[in-house]
Amino acid sequence: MAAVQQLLEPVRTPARPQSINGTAHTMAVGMGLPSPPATSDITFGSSPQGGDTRMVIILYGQGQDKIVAVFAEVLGKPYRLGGGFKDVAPDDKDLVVGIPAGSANPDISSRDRASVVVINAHCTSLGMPPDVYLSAQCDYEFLYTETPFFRRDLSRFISHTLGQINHHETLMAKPRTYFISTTFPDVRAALPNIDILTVGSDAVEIRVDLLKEPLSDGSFAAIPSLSYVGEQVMLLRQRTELPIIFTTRCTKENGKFPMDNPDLYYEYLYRAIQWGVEYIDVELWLPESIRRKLYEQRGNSRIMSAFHDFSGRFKWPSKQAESIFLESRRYADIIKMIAIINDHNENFELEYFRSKIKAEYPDAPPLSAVNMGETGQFSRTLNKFFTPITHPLLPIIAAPGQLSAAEINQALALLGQLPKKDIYGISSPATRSATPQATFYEKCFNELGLPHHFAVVERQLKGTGGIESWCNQRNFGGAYLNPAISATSLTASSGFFSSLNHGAGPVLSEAARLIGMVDTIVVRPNPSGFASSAPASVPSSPPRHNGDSLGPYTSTQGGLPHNTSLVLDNASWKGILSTLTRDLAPSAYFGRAAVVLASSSDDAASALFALKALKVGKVYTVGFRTPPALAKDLVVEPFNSLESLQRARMVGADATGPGSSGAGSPFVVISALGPEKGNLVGMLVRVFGSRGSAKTRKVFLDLADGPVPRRGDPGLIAEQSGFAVYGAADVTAFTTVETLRLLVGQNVPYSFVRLASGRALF
Ligand SMILES: O=C1C[C@@](O)(C(=O)O)C[C@@H](O)[C@@H]1O
Repeated sequence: MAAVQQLLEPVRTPARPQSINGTAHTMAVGMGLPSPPATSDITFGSSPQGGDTRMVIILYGQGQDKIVAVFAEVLGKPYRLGGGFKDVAPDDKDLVVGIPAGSANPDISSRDRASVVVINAHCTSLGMPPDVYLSAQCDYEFLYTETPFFRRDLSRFISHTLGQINHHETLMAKPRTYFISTTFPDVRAALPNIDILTVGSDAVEIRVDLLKEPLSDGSFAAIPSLSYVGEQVMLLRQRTELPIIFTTRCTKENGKFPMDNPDLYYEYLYRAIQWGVEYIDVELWLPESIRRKLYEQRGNSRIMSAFHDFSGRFKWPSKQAESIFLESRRYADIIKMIAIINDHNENFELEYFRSKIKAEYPDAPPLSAVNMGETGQFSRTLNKFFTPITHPLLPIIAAPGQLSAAEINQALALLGQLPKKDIYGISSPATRSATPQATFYEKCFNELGLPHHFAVVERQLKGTGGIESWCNQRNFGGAYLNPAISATSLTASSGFFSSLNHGAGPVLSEAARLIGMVDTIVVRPNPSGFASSAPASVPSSPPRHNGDSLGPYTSTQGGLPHNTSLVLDNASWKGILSTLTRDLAPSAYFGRAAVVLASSSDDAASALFALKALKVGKVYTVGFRTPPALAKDLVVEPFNSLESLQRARMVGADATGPGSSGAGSPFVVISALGPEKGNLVGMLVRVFGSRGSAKTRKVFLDLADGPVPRRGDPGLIAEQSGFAVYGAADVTAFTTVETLRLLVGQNVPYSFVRLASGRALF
């Protein structure tokens, strides 16, 4: 009881956990770059969806029944093993049902497709390709290796195929997107460098036609077999979190795939949909029947219609160009048109085509159009949607004239389209760790070819003093705040912030508004040009710079330009969401109970928001009062006695629900309490740990853990009590990914953040 009582006592606010405050993010939007997603895009819109609710049937190979349990755990459902399709009853609706692949053949084709979704799970480590008939008949096919087993890959595969996450929506909201065209004959060669290769990319293209499958006689297959291609896709997906683009480029369009049998394209491209590949490149020359079929059968994958002209006679201002566009859009989610040109002016003709198409067909799918060759390189800097890029570490470029992300950014900077900005990490004396963060951001900017300058600066411990003096600068490009600061105090105590938007104050993203805490300040172009009405002066004495020097600013440098505005945002919740869904599909959280421990609502708010996005059931709280805005649509119950704790523990204890550990008792515990409250956190995870024969691991996220686990750490206790444990470093890295997206509009993979920031993560 003492421990619970302790909960109820007013607690002194400890330093905010590094992780939740977004320890190390920052950057700013290049003013000439299109703005990052508008505030209205930063909503639950691209957050987890309910998705496909059909019963999930897993076909498994001999001795591989374990995979059924893993699928069930990732989805957060109970499972059972059945003998065949005939055994499956309507009562199994909410289960994952495993059927041995060997018994599936007779009935798989006559299954009720409206009520069941069939996934052929095939382990490639056993050396045999999947059964050809089952591969063709199933809805999806999951290829995996037994050791190492990449749980992340399964979670991503299932979240995508069942429609619980939507990569495309997220990418559509970005102002600029790039995809890297990998050209390796064997993706294994790319894997050691995949983190660095994909910095700045939003998707990775696998050029299937360039893969070279070695044969036993030392030669290579004319066309890589489906089983070889499947394994290559699996290997790539195990190592990158980026969406994959599956391309079988034909011989006429600079590829190696033969054109004599269009059905072969269907076979490969449809299989890629079954493998859960996010983007399928479908060439426009293919018969309409094939394009239509692929479009209709695409599930949650997206079709990129592709047209290339190498003749040198293609003209953008022509009826032909328009009719190609119109034909492409019939069966496409993205339209790609690429041509060889002869004259630099044709780049401008392409831009005219782009704007004409946009004006005349506003509802058409987005257009990715560039010109090839050196003459066409300029167009690669102007295309904003799905620009194909290369990287110096690739063996060859995929098309003449391709540029890297760094080259494109450097070109934009030279052309005045990406002016140099000053980006700040605003820390407080309590969270000072300037040098490593500065190094990390410099590394990122360098890798991305961005001209910006980053500096860690220190604000006063109390109040918002000093922040406005960094923001109200001509070259201000954005900032992260660590610790985060309350949105109300930021605006209330600052004449600058409250004067923005003609006195309406700065724009708040939905997340920042509901969470109430700001950890990112984003600069956006403001077309109306009157965003900032603040005087172009520095309101207080020049702030102290921490280690890194930008030089003192004075009012002569001018204030925030009038054609820009500031958006106050929160990136931490996304970091928490990504951490929670790294090894589990969102559905694993739907409707399940959670516990959040924190010593103030400020510390808990990002976690609560993430849990809300994950549609959890009840949230038990410890140590803080949930703000009304956040409590809306959440069922919140504060723990205020041992009895309430005991009740929560017993809810659904007799259920045969997920993991048989009581579906109602808390499934996820998130703590933002510092080490001084470690005993309490440890006690709670012990209380809520999986009991008896529980098959499912619950989730524990410690937002305040240290880099090295100590004796009695809640994380260690949680591990012993059957939890999968995540910590501050995971959240910080995912939050950094989000902050970079918000501030510079560029994607830096999680794995790169982990790698480039060192083990201790800043
Ligand atoms: O379609 C494209 C674009 C591309 O051809 C280019 O020009 O960069 C490169 C190809 O790999 C990709 O599939």
